[in-house]
Amino acid sequence: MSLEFWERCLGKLQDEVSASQFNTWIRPLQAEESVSGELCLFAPNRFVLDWVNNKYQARIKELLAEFSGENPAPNLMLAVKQPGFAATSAPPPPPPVVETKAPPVATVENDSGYRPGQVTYEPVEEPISGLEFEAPLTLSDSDVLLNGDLEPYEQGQLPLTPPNRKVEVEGGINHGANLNNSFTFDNFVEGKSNQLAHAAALQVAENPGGAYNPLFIYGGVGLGKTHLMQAVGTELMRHNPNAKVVYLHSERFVADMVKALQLNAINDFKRYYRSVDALLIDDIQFFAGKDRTQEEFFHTFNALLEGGQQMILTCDRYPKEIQGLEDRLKSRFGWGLTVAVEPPELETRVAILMRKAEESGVKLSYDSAFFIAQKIRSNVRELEGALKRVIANSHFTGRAITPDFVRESLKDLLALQDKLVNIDNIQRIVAEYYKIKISDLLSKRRSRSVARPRQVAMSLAKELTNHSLPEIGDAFGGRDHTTALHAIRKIKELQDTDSDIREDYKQLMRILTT
Ligand SMILES: Nc1ncnc2c1ncn2[C@@H]1O[C@H](COP(=O)(O)OP(=O)(O)OP(=O)(O)O)[C@@H](O)[C@H]1O
Repeated sequence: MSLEFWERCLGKLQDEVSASQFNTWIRPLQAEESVSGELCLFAPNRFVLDWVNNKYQARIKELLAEFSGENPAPNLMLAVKQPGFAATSAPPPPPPVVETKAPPVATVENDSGYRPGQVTYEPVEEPISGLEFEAPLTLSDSDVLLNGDLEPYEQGQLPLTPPNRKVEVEGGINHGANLNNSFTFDNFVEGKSNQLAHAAALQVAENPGGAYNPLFIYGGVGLGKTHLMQAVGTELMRHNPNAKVVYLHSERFVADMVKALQLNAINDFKRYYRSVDALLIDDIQFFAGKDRTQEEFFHTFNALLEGGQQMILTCDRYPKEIQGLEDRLKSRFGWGLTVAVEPPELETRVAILMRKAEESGVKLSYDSAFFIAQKIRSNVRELEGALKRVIANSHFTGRAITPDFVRESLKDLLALQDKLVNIDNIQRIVAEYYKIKISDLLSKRRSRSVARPRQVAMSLAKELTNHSLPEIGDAFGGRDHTTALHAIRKIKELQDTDSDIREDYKQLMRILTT
């Protein structure tokens, strides 16, 4: 019965709040009825849970009371249930249940007292013997991964060449914030695909070391993870130029550790990393398979968490899916808040292009931006690359940027893209993904196990290629264009109502466009 009331609640809330609010906070809630008949709403993470508790819980209760005719309203439970990143991910752990009768969840837990504006860097005085390695100081080959592009170390120094700030630490370690000041919240374009990550990052910038520690941002390449992470760092530094905010790529952490071991300066290394106010580590997937590094990071992580110092980590996948990463780290990464960034949808791509053009002092018409956004769907980095090319061409030729000019400027790129994403490729990838044969996709078989992948493949063909409906129908075993149209409509509808299809479609788009 309570599920029925929830359905009616949903209808009402949809009318009352904006579409983006509804999609971000209300739609992700999964409703279930407990054995005793109470309504349980599961949020995908703590951030959504807190938000719903603070902003919507009272209204939901009012509506439940109204629809059930009971006053006070029937019992309502709100809890977190974290989904996996991919369709293949492991089942989530049992959700920690939060009683909604408690006052709205405060946004600060385990508050260390650290606030931007208050922190000044003090070298750590405490003896660090308690932080010594349990394991002997040896490196496995896998830990040594100095990339060609990392600068060679000065004798007696660890790397990190800070562009905007320096902190001297005894023992010759010379580090700094290493932040790129051009990544700010101001120039980050918010859209459905990154709304949650953006809101979470803002929250962390306002309240570092609070409830969302660590903040774990994951998603495909070039989608703004580094930008958001650095925007938090930049904001923390803006509030307090003395805050010790350290941004680094995970390879750098590994390199620092290796060097510290070689130079017998591991205590300085430990002291340094444990003395930061905020530690921002990019592309944490590079820790995979590096046991010694993971061991050290594990201790650093614990020390920072205990000290209430903020950590932000980015990764190209959901923590549980990082192969070669210790389970204890995987689980710790999920202790704070895990948020995804998705490839931006068309409108956001257009908005990003217009913003980037404006930043470059170039006037870009909506039509031209729309043309580029329609063609380049993979990620923002590619989008920026295409725009730069158009702008450079326009500078060289002195011609105005119009959709025709854009088509001409991006001719090679688009031809290459058409070659990579064509109906054959789509059929191959979809067949592999669903573990069926390509011939099944083209066959007359109508069983669900074949018909659904076929509909998904047709939708992808429509979205990713320039083929017409009759061409798409024809390519799938000589079907009619109305069949293709039906398939596309069906998948669009299912994406709103069926989370499996939504995930499958997203994954396939990712595979095909990156
Ligand atoms: N929403 C956005 N608004 C404005 N710029 C964006 C947005 N998303 C990404 N960008 C820009 O796209 C480029 C790539 O973003 P970024 O480096 O943050 O990606 P990433 O997700 O960290 O990728 P990778 O995993 O490859 O490191 C940057 O120049 C960034 O400023």
